[in-house]
Amino acid sequence: MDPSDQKIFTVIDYVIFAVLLAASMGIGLYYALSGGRQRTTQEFLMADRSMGCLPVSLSLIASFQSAVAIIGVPAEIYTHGTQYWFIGCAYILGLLIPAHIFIPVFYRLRVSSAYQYLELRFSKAVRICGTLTFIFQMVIYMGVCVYTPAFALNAVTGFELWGTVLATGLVCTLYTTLGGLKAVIWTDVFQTVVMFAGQLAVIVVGVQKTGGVADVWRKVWEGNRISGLDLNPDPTERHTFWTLGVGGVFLMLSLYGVNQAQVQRYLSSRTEKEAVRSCYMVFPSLQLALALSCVMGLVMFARYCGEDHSDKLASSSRDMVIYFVMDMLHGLPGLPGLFIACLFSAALSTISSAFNSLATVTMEDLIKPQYPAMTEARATLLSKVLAMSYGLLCLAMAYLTHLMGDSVLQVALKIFGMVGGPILGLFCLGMFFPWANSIGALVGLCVGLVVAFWLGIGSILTRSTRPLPLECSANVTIAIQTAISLFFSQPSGLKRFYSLSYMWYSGFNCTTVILIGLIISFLTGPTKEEDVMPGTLYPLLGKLFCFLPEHLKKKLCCVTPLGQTVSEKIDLIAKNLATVLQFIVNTSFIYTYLTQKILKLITTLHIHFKIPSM
Ligand SMILES: O=C(O)CCCC[C@@H]1SC[C@@H]2NC(=O)N[C@@H]21
Ligand code: NA
Repeated sequence: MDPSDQKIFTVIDYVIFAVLLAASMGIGLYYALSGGRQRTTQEFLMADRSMGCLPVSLSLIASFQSAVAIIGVPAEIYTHGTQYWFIGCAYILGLLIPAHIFIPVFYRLRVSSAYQYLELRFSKAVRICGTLTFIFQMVIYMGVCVYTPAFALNAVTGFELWGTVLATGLVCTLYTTLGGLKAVIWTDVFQTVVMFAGQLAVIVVGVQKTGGVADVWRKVWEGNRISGLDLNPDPTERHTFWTLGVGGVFLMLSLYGVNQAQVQRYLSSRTEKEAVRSCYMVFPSLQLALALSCVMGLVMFARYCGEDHSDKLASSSRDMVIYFVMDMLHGLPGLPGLFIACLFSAALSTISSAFNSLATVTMEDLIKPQYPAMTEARATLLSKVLAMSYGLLCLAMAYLTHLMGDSVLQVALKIFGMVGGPILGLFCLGMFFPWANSIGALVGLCVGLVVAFWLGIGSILTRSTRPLPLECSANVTIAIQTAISLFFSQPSGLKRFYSLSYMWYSGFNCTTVILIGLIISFLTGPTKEEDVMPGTLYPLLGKLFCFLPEHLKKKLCCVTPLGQTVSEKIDLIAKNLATVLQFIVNTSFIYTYLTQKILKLITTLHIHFKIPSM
């Protein structure tokens, strides 16, 4: 079946796609004309801090589940097997730590933007650098998100490319500009439902057309697509339990812990408990989203294993997914339209969240501090102009994506690792290390970004991933191929550095920022605990070493734990367990060596520079 010539989209499909755009516009208009009619920045940017945990939790998922995951994850499973599914293990600590560490700190400081924290803890310069880094990350990411669905559809179904990009961009800009955060959250809720429905439809029809569950399972099992638990500790191995389950935690923390798009949703909750609960509620839906996209990849493999499609449209694995969907759904009027709606719901919900968070930080972190006397009306108007201009900028970024590599999932995750990782490091430096000062934070961030881009660009230039063969039944070629690749692919020195798995970028860059930040802080005079703004520290070290006697703890982490009742005590113990587990897993594999180095350096610094004990 060659979808480009056959008529796939019936009138019903176009109607469904149009209904999706119209519904999103309707929600946007509703919030533009109801409530406070978006007249204050508190309402436009913070939804009046009145949101419940259900809409917030669905909106949290929608923010970083875009067409990139809908298309990229099935392509990943199709070419490399289900190893990627282990990223689900990272969701446990990747949501527990934001819920119990980052949300309380941000919520109690009553900030509107995550980067205000950086000024309270460090200085205005650190806040501006953090904001600019975030803007850089989200603008590129938005470009990938707008581009992916439009290009994939155009390549397979001839769906008008730039018309779609324009339609998506404009509709999204309009309802975000008109309805503010309330509209963005409620359209996210609607779009997440459409997203799940579209994926489910493809899976149900796909299994049925491939001969049923038993057949699908047999083919994927024999086709070597069900990956076992790969405990290989080699950090250059692309996907293992460690790179996904542990490296993935840092990726999750950079998104669900300190990314403005998510922090804004936590802060829009009516109480801190609601915010923490919404973070917990993300877990099951995120696992469902991951499962749906992985199963879709398995069904796709079962359908095409053994057949060679390189000749047809599917020049790349990205187009393969759309080709598979249209192959399954054509002839079922309405379902292709539902999947298009699913694709664009995933894209719209991410782009609108990005617009709104970009407008918020530009307003709160870059403009308001320069013009404190600005009236509320002008500030709100300016926020809307900003949302519009970011919309247009993102269309330009979409074109840039045209030039990026094939696997959009890898491109998106690399952006998060290269830019989100250092930002995560900056916040960890501020929250967990009382000694860190502004100079250390600034130098740490800059060095972290330079190393991140050196690593990221170096890896793109020397990259070669080996997809698994498409045979339906396991045979000897896989064993031979693996043996050969093991023998040849032991790179050394700089090449080994470039071949670090991209799933370790977040963790590696976060650690670089923390290490450099601490070293510079010690060299330029560490901050005293009493000089730090109360509420900006989280006594992580105090909790981690909670088994130490009191006087040692005071000396080491010099932060007195908060007064607490029995229930809070129990809550704290649960938290300690989570943080201690995370600490053990992390350090035992990668950072034990580095931690020893830091402690040795600190003691030598004390001896040589007679720094008073902290
Ligand atoms: O889908 C995207 O736009 C980006 C790719 C997924 C980003 C990460 S992967 C782990 C976490 N789970 C998600 O659904 N999104 C984030
Ligand atoms: Na989305």
